[in-house]
Amino acid sequence: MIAMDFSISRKTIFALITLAAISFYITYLFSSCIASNMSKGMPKWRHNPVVANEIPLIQYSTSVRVVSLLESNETDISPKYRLFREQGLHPVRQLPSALVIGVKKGGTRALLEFIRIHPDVRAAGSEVHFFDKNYHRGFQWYRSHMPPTLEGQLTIEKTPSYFITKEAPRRVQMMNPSTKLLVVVRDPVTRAISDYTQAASKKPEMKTFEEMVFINGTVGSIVDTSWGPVKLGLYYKYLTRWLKFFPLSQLLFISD
Ligand SMILES: Nc1ncnc2c1ncn2[C@@H]1O[C@H](COP(=O)(O)OS(=O)(=O)O)[C@@H](OP(=O)(O)O)[C@H]1O
Repeated sequence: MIAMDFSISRKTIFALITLAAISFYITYLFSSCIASNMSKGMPKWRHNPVVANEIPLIQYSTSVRVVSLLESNETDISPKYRLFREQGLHPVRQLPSALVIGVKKGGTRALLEFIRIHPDVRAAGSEVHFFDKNYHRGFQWYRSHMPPTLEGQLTIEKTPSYFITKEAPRRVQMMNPSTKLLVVVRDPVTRAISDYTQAASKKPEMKTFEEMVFINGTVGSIVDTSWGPVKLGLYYKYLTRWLKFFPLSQLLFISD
């Protein structure tokens, strides 16, 4: 009895395997037929996917544009200046002809705000940091950050870190050797305190001014001239660099 049951079971298994093989073959034929019909309706590129580095360069190449450094004929199309255009006036963005190059915490913001009250002066709203951090973006980028001006108006920008940036004098000279440079100077001690106070307000765990300003933090010992806020007050050191590229007559010093 047991032997007979076993023989039936083997036959059933054989039949099931055969059935499964046949159904697998039919499914395969059916799906490959659908796939071939779908691919007939698809555009050719689907068969030849483009690998990123094989994209024909000609599609993306750009022509070289010569950027005018001193002025542009590009009209500002902003609706804000519609009234000007209606009057035949065309405000254009120009590279600055004067820069407030420093010094940090010297009162540079106040100076810029006073100067820009004059109707013939227009200033970039915020520090553009072109000659230190953004030089790689190019003069076209720099000019796009300037306010549109009318003929006769002067463009001015202030970024106090230009004064201590090693490459800045050469870069500014390359833009325009007649650039006027404004330097607000302040007593180096009060300037250093102002600089420190600003940094400490952002970092409450910072050491005290006295601990930072003296070598080894010993009050009354030698002043650490390598400490940023003190070092920046050594105006002559940075000024020497600027004077290699600009005559003194192009620099204006403002104090107090
Ligand atoms: N009119 C005027 N005269 C003199 N000093 C003035 C003036 N206006 C602002 N200040 C003081 O200048 C300090 C800020 O300087 P900056 O605008 O150059 O700062 S920054 O470098 O742009 O962060 C900052 O100094 P502290 O207050 O000592 O931090 C300002 O108070």
